[in-house]
Amino acid sequence: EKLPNITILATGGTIAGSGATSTTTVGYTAATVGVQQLINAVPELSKISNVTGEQVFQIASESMTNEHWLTLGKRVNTLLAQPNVDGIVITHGTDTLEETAYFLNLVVKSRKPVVLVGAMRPGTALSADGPINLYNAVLIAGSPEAVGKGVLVALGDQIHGARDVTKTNTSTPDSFKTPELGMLGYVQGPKAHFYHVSTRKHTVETEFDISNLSALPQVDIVYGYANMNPVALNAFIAAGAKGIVHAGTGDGSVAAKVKPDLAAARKNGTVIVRASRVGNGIVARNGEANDDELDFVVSDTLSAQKARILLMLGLTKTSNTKELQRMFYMY
Ligand SMILES: NC(=O)CC[C@H](N)C(=O)O
Repeated sequence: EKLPNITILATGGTIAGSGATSTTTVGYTAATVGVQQLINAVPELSKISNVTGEQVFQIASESMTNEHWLTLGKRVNTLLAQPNVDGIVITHGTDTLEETAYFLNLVVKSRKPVVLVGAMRPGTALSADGPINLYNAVLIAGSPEAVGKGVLVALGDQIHGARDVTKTNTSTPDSFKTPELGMLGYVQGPKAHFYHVSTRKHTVETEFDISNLSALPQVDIVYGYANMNPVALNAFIAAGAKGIVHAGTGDGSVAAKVKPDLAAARKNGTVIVRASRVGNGIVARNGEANDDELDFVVSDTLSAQKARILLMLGLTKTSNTKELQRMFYMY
């Protein structure tokens, strides 16, 4: 039987991290180990695939930028266009893994599997989770069942969809979850078992094309809280933000002290997306604000950090708020 050809693109993170002792699970250094060493640590990979490693970046994922995303997205598209590449695994720090996954979910132009994988413990720790997570990710990337399901995330023997997965715990190994909307499946056997698919459009079904982009429009996030003031919002706008995601309290509510400045920002051309800091549930149009009158867009169920990504990509196509709202209900 012919084994699938999987390319592992390494970007850093804890999965490539090392600590001083086997009990060092905090205070270790992320992004120290190279891709070939990650592959060598899991000789079982050669039984399920022909793996090739490529070091794309070597960073902690909190330092991921729009430019990193464009570089990574273009590399993924180039590789997947080659007939001798069957799937891609991306090793990544966990702090922004869900953001990179959602970005790729919107810009990858292939039905071939793309699987992001990280670890909550560095490779030097007792019960390091990186090697089994990497094995699972390669297994998923080589599975016919994973084709056409959008960008996937593999941690803790689970398969998650890029749109809805999130890091839910600062440090425990079971941190990655898809609360409420549900993960897609498990790895067991060893085999990828799928039970759910996302109904939202992704990859080849999207209208986004990064092949000629060298930058993305500036979009920033302002966080809602009691006693909130508009200082951060106005600073982002003064710094040139083309879009603002308001991570509102509760159901996406906006403080009375902030609403006039948000409305003024929209009048001056900045696109405003109302999201919620809660992380679950729908932000309803014309619910906590009269979005029709204020010409705001709502995030639907997207977290603020993922709404930022969709708004950036949306703004590469249009600044029409009706069109942007359509995208938030589509992707
Ligand atoms: N568990 C992790 O991967 C976190 C390490 C680091 N902060 C990162 O996101 O790259």
